[in-house]
Amino acid sequence: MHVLVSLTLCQSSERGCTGGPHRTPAAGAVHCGEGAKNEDWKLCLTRSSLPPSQVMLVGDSGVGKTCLLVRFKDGAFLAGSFISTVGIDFRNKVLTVDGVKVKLQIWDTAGQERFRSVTHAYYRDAHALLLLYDVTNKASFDNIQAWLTEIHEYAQQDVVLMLLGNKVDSAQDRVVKREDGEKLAKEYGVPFMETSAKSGLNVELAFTAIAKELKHRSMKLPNEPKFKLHDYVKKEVRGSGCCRS
Ligand SMILES: Nc1nc2c(ncn2[C@@H]2O[C@H](COP(=O)(O)OP(=O)(O)OP(=O)(O)O)[C@@H](O)[C@H]2O)c(=O)[nH]1
Repeated sequence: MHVLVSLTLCQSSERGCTGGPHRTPAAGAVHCGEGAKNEDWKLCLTRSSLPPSQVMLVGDSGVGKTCLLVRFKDGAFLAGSFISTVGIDFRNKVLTVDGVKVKLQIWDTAGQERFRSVTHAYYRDAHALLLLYDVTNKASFDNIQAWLTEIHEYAQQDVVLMLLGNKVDSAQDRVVKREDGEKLAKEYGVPFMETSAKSGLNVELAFTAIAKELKHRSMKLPNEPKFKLHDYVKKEVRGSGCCRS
């Protein structure tokens, strides 16, 4: 990902901005340069944005990738007959993370085997991957290892990866326990949460966590502590009081 350097951050439109990171700020101005206080940086970053980041949704057909994206983008649930994605589709959404606009270009891939070669072509350019299984479908969970093998083969080594167990609203049909998802995620060292595109549970959180990680990777405020995606997800999921079944 390209890094937007501080030089472009402090525009003349900014309140009291002196226009460059190394210039001496005028009285009462916001100083955006080296040694600037976090508060000043935050003001300068408010109207800044990062170049778009590509986030890819992957997992077996029917696990709910399209529904998760529609829930996140439009706040709605696509009920009714299931229409499989053909090839690849994408939507954009801008999130504001710590005052910085993070543009996500989200690719919804087809889970069907016959489109796998199309999906492979997109892995290389993905900054983040959300890997889904369906908690009511054991096969989709068992296939996660195969998906991870594919990800390791085709995606960038430092790609941000998160495992999601979707459809937790279907409590009676659940066949994959939360603990099993947690165990698998731990084994592979990836953050994990359960979601529901139907109820909206943790959908915003999943994308926000990814956006935060991407933002922190490309732009770090001076004196800002390192962002730890695992810890953030654990804390936020616990805080949401979800996922106990
Ligand atoms: N109960 C419940 N059903 C869901 C949820 N998410 C998706 N579904 C249903 O699962 C089916 C498949 O959803 P999609 O989002 O189309 O699945 P997909 O992973 O995009 O499938 P492909 O495009 O074939 O890869 C649809 O009938 C959805 O209504 C959920 O969170 N809860």
